[in-house]
Amino acid sequence: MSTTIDTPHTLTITRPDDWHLHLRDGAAMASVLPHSARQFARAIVMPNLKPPVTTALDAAAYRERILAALPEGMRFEPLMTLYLTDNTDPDEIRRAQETGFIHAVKLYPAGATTNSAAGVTDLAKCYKTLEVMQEVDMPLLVHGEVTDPAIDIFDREAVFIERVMRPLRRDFPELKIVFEHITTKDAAQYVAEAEGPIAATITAHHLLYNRNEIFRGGVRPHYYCLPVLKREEHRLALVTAATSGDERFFLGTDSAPHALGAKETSCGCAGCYTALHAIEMYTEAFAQAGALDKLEGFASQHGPAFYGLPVNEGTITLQREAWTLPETVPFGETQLAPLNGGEQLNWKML
Ligand SMILES: NC(=O)N[C@@H](CC(=O)O)C(=O)O
Ligand SMILES: [Zn+2]
Ligand SMILES: [Zn+2]
Repeated sequence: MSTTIDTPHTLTITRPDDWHLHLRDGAAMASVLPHSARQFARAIVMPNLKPPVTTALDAAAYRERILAALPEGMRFEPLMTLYLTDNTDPDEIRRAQETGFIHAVKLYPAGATTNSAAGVTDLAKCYKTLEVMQEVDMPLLVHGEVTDPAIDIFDREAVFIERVMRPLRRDFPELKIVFEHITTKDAAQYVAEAEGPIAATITAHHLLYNRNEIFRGGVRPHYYCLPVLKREEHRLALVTAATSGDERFFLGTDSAPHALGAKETSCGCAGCYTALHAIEMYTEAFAQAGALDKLEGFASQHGPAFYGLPVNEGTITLQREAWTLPETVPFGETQLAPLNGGEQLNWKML
C-alpha cells in the first residue's frame, strides 16, 4: 500500500450514499441491510430480484420489506428502481414517477449479468417507454455490456458504447442516463466528454483491483463480477475519473451478495460483496491516489446533484487504523464471503 506519511489520520465527510446496491430479499436481505445502513444514508436499490421488480406496486412492496427489516435505531432510505423489460408499459413510468420513491429504471441487456434473463432483448422495443422517461425526467440506469457471445468478455463494455450508448443518446438527448459500474478507460472517457445528462458510478473493487486479482495464486471466485475486472490501464483511468472532482462520477458499490456455495463452485455467480466495508475500501483507493480531499464530492455530493436530491445531513469519520475483516458473515440461512474476507484494511469508519 502506498499510503504516504503525510496522509491524515482521520477524515470526516458528509454521510455518503450508495448509488448502486443489490439488497436481495427476505432473510438474505435482512442480513446484509445493516452493513449498508451503517455507512450510507440512502441507496439506489437494484430491481434484479427473482422475479424482477417491474411495476410501481412491486417496488412499493419491496420498499416496505426493506424498511421492515431495518434494525431498531438505524436510519436508511431505499431509493427504488424498476426493471425495464421489452414490455414495460409507458404508463408504468408515470405511475412510478408519481410514487416519489422510485428514482430510476434499470436496463439489463437480456443475458448480460445475474438475474437479467427478463431484461431487454432489443432497445427498439422500449422507445415509447424511454420517451416517457425522458419527458418525466426519470433516469435510465444501464448495465453497459453487449451480450453478443462473439465479443470478447473484456471488450463488451467498449463495444456497448458504440452499438447501444451512442445511438440511445442520439435518439434521447435529454434522457438522464447513469452508465453503471464502469470498468474501462473507454467508458470513463466517453462519460467525461459526453454532452448532456449522463453520469457514471464506479465501484470500490474496480478502483482497487485489476484482472490479475482474479487469478492471483489460483482462481479466486470472490473477485469475479460483471463487468469483469480489467487491465491495470483501465483501473488507473477509473481512479483518475473518480478523483478528478468531475461531478459526473460518483459512488456506487454494486455490492452483490451471493451465498458462499453459489460463488465457490464449478460455475460461480458474478458479484462481489463489498457492502460490509465499502466506504473503507473507497477511502483506501482515494488515499493511495493522494486524493482524500476528493472523496466527499464523489461519495456524498455528486450523486444527489445528479438525482436532484438534497445532500445528507450528518457526517461520518474514517480513521487510519488497521482491522481485519471476517472471512464470512451470515446470509439468511447460510453464509457469504465478503471481498477481502480475512484480510486487513487500513481504514476504519468510527
Ligand atoms: N455485478 C455483478 O457481478 N452482479 C450483480 C448484477 C450486476 O450488477 O450486473 C448481481 O446482481 O449479482
Ligand atoms: Zn450490472
Ligand atoms: Zn449491480
